[in-house]
Amino acid sequence: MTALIAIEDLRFAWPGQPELLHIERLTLAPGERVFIKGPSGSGKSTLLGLLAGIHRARGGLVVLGQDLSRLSNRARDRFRADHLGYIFQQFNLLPFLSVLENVTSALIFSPRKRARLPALAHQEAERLLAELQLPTSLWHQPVHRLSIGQQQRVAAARALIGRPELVIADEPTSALDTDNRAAFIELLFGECAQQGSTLVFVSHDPGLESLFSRVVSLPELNKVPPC
Ligand SMILES: Nc1ncnc2c1ncn2[C@@H]1O[C@H](COP(=O)(O)OP(=O)(O)OP(=O)(O)O)[C@@H](O)[C@H]1O
Repeated sequence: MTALIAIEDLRFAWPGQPELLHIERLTLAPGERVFIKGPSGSGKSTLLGLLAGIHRARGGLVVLGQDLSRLSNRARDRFRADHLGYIFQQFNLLPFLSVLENVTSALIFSPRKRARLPALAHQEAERLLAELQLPTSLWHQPVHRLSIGQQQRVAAARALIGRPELVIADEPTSALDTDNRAAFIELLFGECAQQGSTLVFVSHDPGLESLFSRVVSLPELNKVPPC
């Protein structure tokens, strides 16, 4: 089976800084769920940004058969819109658009995601929001009026709509209470399994690790050894 993500000798450093990431080899198959952990500052969010083509690696990273380092910025934007769903740590929602508009905004730049919808866009958005237990009274509200935990669920619905092959989640449960966390994880796993999506999930929550088929641990680089 073709790998969904193939990493070989991936190295990355921010300008003027020492090397942050060096991953010798990592291969993820379609449908795999991987949990990425590591101390604060070890480069977890940076790695997610590389996988999504937000940051550019010099080589060593192939996603869905595409060497992202060879794509122009525009082509990487297109690739991300068509094949990825991303739950950002800070959500990146559009504050004055409604909840439903935020969820369907993921479809605007991707005819491919629109073609993969099993129903009308607003119906699919409503289904996802209902699964995530977001009250219907909020669906037409501007998103800035929602609590942080509610906004996190809107961000998840936006990432899942259109059945992307790769779903990336950066600490997506940090603002959720126990009940909503369980509903969220259930929906995320259920949707990813149904559509065969690979899930790359960063979290500091050790209670979630056992739910994943793979765990990748990033070392704390440049750590000063104890005297
Ligand atoms: N855009 C950027 N430009 C320069 N340096 C950056 C940039 N983004 C992150 N860094 C640096 O890269 C390092 C790793 O940051 P990153 O956010 O990837 O870590 P992390 O493991 O996700 O941390 P946390 O668990 O605290 O979210 C940090 O030292 C950070 O300052």
